[in-house]
Amino acid sequence: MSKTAESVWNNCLAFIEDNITSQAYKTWFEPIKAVKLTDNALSIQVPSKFFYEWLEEHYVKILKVALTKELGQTAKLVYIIKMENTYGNKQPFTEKIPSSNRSNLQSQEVDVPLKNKSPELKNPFVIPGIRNVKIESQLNPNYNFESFLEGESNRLARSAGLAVANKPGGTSFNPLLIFGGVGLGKTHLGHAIGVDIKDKYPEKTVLYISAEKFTQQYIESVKKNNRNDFIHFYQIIDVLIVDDIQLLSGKAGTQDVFFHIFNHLHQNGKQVILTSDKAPVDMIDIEQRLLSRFKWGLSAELNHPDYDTRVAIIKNKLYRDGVEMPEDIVEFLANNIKTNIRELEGAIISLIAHSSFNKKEITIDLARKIVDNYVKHTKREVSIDYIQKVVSDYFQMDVDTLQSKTRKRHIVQARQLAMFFAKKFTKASLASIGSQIGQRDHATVLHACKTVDNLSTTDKQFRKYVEDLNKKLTL
Ligand SMILES: Nc1ncnc2c1ncn2[C@@H]1O[C@H](COP(=O)(O)OP(=O)(O)OP(=O)(O)O)[C@@H](O)[C@H]1O
Repeated sequence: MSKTAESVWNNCLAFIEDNITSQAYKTWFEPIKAVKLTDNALSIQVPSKFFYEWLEEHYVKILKVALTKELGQTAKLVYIIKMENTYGNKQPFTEKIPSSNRSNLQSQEVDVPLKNKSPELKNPFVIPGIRNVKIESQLNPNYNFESFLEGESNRLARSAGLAVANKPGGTSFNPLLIFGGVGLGKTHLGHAIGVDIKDKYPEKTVLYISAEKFTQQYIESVKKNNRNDFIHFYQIIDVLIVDDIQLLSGKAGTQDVFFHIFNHLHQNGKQVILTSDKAPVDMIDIEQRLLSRFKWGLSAELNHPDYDTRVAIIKNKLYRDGVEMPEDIVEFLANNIKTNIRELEGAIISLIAHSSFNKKEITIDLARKIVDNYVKHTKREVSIDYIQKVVSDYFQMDVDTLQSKTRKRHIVQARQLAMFFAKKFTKASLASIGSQIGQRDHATVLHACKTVDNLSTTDKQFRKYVEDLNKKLTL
């Protein structure tokens, strides 16, 4: 029987499968398609350029052995890269690349020029029509390490940030993922790392961007049909800092494009720094392949600052603003605003403003009034027990029923709502929410959150439940 591309490739695959781990086989070989066989040259189609680079880097030897077994010493391997095309009607196009000489497999010329590749790199930060290849780092110099006070709550993240700034791309903290609750300094620390790198390595291209802006730029590039330019632009950055990466949740296109950029940068020893308001394990609607990359480096948490750090932050702020404040007021503020540094700073600013506009001394009474305002407006931490109680009362059942194993629809829905609100209003992980609401696992909670999201958009009655409960829990 004569050989076909498929039969040759299937034999190669059988050999490769026996010689590498099943995970690697699944990831790197299952997506490949054999396309044609001519003159002892087997063409295989791979999903992306990154994929091709990875195969060449890691599996070229085994590919060579497998192919030589099938086609003899003169075997050639040609990669056909399916370029994901921009949105719209154009046909996907391909780029053919011969396997490298490193493999001693014989190579052939690249025969398809990249039609869509423009000769000039497009900078998505630049307004169309204005040519500017200089990349502004978008860093805020006031957010530096000096102004980021160290405490127990941020020691790991701050030290990792310093290590990364000393050797960008050269530590195992790549990516460095900084995560923590609202107003705890994620953005500040992200900038500080970038600012420090710029001081130490002025030649490096550093770019800070919020995930929101990144998404807008990506959408814009799709509209303008220059998605590849967008990708190429980000691939030349040495240090990429992306703030609030959890905002990519549910945005499949942006996640895909970020995946390619991330892989390219990581592969080339470039540094990636990400911030998020949750740990990777608690991110919802982010593709598994991205989540697993987020976990490659170090995930460092910013916790609530302890009392001493809060006092130090207040004093530092007062010192920088040239304001004096009695010690008992500093202590009062530190004792009463504990979970959000932005609010702590806001209270200080209000206090100073009130006292200077009204020409009043800063007194403990004034401080109390202002803190009352702040604390009232602060989202109250609710416990999972409290959420279960509110949800059960609302549906007129007891907490044991809500937690029971029954599949009765109204009970399942109540349980799912409790899980959804526990995710929304507490910092507990999915696993811990599951174990507190009827001994369920992490996947069940994830499913519950998605179901509630879906039902609230499709079912009017259900949306009312969500709104009512939301009100009760935020009173
Ligand atoms: N360790 C610290 N030392 C001094 N100031 C700090 C520290 N941590 C945070 N801040 C200040 O607290 C404010 C809030 O910080 P930042 O904006 O970085 O928080 P965030 O975690 O990114 O918040 P969000 O979740 O809203 O994005 C900033 O003004 C920042 O300078």
